[in-house]
Amino acid sequence: MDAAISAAASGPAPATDAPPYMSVQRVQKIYETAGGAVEAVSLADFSVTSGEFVAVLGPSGCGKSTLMMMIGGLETTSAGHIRVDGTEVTAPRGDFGYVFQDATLLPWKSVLDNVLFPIRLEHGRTRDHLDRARELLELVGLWDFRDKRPRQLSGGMRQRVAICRGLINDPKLLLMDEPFSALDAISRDDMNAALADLWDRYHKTAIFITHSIREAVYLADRVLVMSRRPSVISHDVRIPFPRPRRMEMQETAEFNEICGFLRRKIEEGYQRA
Ligand SMILES: Nc1ncnc2c1ncn2[C@@H]1O[C@H](COP(=O)(O)OP(=O)(O)OP(=O)(O)O)[C@@H](O)[C@H]1O
Repeated sequence: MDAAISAAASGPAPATDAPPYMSVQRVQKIYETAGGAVEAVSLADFSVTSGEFVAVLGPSGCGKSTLMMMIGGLETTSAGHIRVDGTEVTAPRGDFGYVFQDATLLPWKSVLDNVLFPIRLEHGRTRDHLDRARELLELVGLWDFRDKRPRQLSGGMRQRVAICRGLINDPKLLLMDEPFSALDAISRDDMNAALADLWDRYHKTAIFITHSIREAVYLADRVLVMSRRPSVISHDVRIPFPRPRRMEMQETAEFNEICGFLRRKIEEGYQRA
């Protein structure tokens, strides 16, 4: 069975003449700490085409967040190059959207003002983006909550606001680091469905870190598996399901076979260390 999935789904996206939208070329990260050097990422080497949704799975501590921070320009690389849209990434960029595990909303601002906050920082005034904020909040079912403060919302609602904030500047690249890990299973399913809907509408290039194999397979076009440290990208698996994605597909044999395949590859990554 593994061989069949490997043949059908493994391997990078088919080559095209177009240059990749994002390339991560032989990237390494070593943190210098008081206790010595920590090699957080040994070798990451992959590319992403425009509009692709790429999920990253791997054991805890294998360097997923470090890889994400380097792609987002929030952390330097020790070796290698990261280019997005033809430019080397050296600092956080206005054409990126960021969504992290904790929604980190500003508690004194309303839902609407939190969504508009990146625009206020960049442009000062937010008038021109009100329609987009409304469209995003309506899509995730929160327009009626626009005047509430974050403390008046559930964790799932706060993450929806954070995703709207990540999309408000119409970013070319959306970076999401375990955005739903603090949610209960039902809220998480809801969030996955909401994100899949947003995807069908906006079709952004995305990097999505998660510990949930099912979430990765449900949402992504490709899943990268990182091995335990010293970590490399050990597998690059294409997810063959058409869009729009529907929750029911999680009950199909094919979905569960791919999840099982990925689980075994992650386990192999654990053992290799
Ligand atoms: N700023 C830092 N300074 C020193 N070491 C760090 C720093 N950030 C991360 N590390 C170390 O780098 C390694 C990779 O950490 P990272 O958070 O990237 O892994 P992860 O795969 O995202 O983990 P998790 O799945 O648990 O969130 C770990 O050993 C971690 O302790």
